[in-house]
Amino acid sequence: FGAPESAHMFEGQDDEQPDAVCGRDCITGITAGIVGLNLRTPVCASPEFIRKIVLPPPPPSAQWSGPENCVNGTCIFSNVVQNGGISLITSPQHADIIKSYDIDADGGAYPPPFYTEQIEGKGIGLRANRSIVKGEVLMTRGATLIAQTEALIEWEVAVRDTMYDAAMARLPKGRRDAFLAQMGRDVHDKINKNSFQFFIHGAGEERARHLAAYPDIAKFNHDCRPNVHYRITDATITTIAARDIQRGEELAISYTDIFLPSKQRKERIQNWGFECACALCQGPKNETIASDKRLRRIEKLKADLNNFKEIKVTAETGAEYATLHEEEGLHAHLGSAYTRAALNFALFGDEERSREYAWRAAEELSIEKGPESGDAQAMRELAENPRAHWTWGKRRTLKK
Ligand SMILES: C[S@@+](CC[C@H](N)C(=O)[O-])C[C@H]1O[C@@H](n2cnc3c(N)ncnc32)[C@H](O)[C@@H]1O
Repeated sequence: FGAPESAHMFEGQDDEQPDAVCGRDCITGITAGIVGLNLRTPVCASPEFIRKIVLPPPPPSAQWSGPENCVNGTCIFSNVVQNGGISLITSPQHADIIKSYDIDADGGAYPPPFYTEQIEGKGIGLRANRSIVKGEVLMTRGATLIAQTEALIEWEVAVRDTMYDAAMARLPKGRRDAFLAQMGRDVHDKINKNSFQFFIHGAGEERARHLAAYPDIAKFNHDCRPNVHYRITDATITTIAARDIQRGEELAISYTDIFLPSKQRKERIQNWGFECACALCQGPKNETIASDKRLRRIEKLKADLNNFKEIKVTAETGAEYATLHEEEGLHAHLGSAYTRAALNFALFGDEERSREYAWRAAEELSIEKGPESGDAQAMRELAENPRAHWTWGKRRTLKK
């Protein structure tokens, strides 16, 4: 047994001669070797069975089920292999786009530079177990559940809950358990309290808004001055250290717009259903007042820097704008601050300072949006040759 021809035959070449001893329907030594079996005598099996064990399984992207359970054009789609299991509640058009995504399986720093623990006043959270360097990727995760927001809003509760049940039933047990372990009374409440909003472009903007569940990422608590930045690309979420982090610090992201003044931030957080217990919100009143003052100045300078009808700024205004971001601890937003500073120096024809801030912007944007992002690339181009940039000297000319 074990002639090479027999192995060849099992790879689907039906025109070959049957094996002399037990015909086509057997596994012999060589084929057994391919699939890791140690056989002395042939084992008879159907060609179907043999194909299944000899040929590699179809890729995860081919293993989608659905549309099922459709209600007004929104259906359930699921894949138990992709990313360890994912369910979608969306339209067939949006599902097709999600299916084309290269959803990343679990990744990030290993071993994880953090542990889970109860954090006073916040429930569970993540804490650094070693010092973490700015720019380190902490976790990448693919979504467990993606749901079209408009559908969830429009449906009656009973319909919505039936769809949730169907979506949950199609997840492998481990993925379902991780989803259900999130904070919240029921599936709807868990989605509300833990999901991330993102937009699926390419199937009309009207119903592009979706919510995605990433149970591991939902363990990050909120902080108004977060040390962790996140971005969602093609349904994969990436969390990155926004600054150097010391061992023992809590790792936190922001759930809301961190440029809002403290009162409005607190109101938004209350709409999420909790009182913010972050250091800034719980800190001394004078720090909140100083922070609000910086935020107002940032807003004013932003409007001035964006004003191209009249010149209300000097070459240094962009640098002041960036410094305020640093002082305010807006680490996850330094990319856009340095970008504005670099462009403003270019507008005033200051080559050296434009280069300096463009490099800083490129570095920050590589962290915030990814090294290959268009924004990071644009800043690298500006840094290489400010004089060739379309902004070069434009404000200087206007001033004259
Ligand atoms: C996405 S979960 C984060 C993980 C959560 N702490 C847990 O125990 O599962 C969001 C919930 O965590 C709590 N939380 C997050 N950030 C907080 C903060 N800054 N202050 C107080 N509670 C917070 C709130 O109860 C909020 O609804």
